Amino acid sequence: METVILTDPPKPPRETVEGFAGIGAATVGEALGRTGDLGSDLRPIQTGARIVGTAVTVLSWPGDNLMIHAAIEQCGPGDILVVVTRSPSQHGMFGELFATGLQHRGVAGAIIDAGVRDTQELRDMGFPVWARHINVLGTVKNTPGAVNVPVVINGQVIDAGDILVCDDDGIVVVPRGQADDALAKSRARLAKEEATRASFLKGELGLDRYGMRPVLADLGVTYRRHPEAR
Ligand SMILES: O=C([O-])CC(=O)C(=O)O
Ligand SMILES: [Mg+2]
Repeated sequence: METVILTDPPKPPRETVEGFAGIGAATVGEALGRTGDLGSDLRPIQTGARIVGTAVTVLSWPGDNLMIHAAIEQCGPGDILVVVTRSPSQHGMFGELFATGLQHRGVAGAIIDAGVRDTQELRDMGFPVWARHINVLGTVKNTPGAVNVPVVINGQVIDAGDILVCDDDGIVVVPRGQADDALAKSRARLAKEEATRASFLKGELGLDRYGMRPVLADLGVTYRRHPEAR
């Protein structure tokens, strides 16, 4: 691993990033063909937070948050900090002091593939965090790592400047090179969901709307009146 801090990574235009605001992570994930999600085991420590931003990535030694300190300086308005450790870590790598520094720089939130602590304070200060673990155990600050290099969470690559769509359901990564296409597809998916909602509100059934009755029949699923039906 190269121990490097990459500065000024490319980012999609701000309007493109902000275009994802108000579109749910699940909708974006569907629009991307059910790709890009970081899986179910990074959980929000709060409820009701919805943020969109560009990734500043950190690759840290487990139990050592030196590189998070280095990464703060690389963060600015609209960014989201993403911390990954070189091997699994349950340490409380991140807490309210880091969040205070990030919030001061206009950072939207943080994704920590390790442990976080000070969760009550993080919620009170309105700094949204998604994390794999919550843990009081502290860290040291003396092992090098990297900032703004590609990192991987649950098989999904996140590069610096990629767009992150985060809400109560989880996180979806939009690779920065696909941002415009992904936004168009996400808007189309949103419109489709709106049309489906309107149809369901009229009493229509998914079975008919999605043409699934013939599929059930093809699969040999039959109907029979319940033997105790009245
Ligand atoms: O300082 C640390 O090591 C992590 C933490 O608790 C904080 O950011 O408040
Ligand atoms: Mg703390």
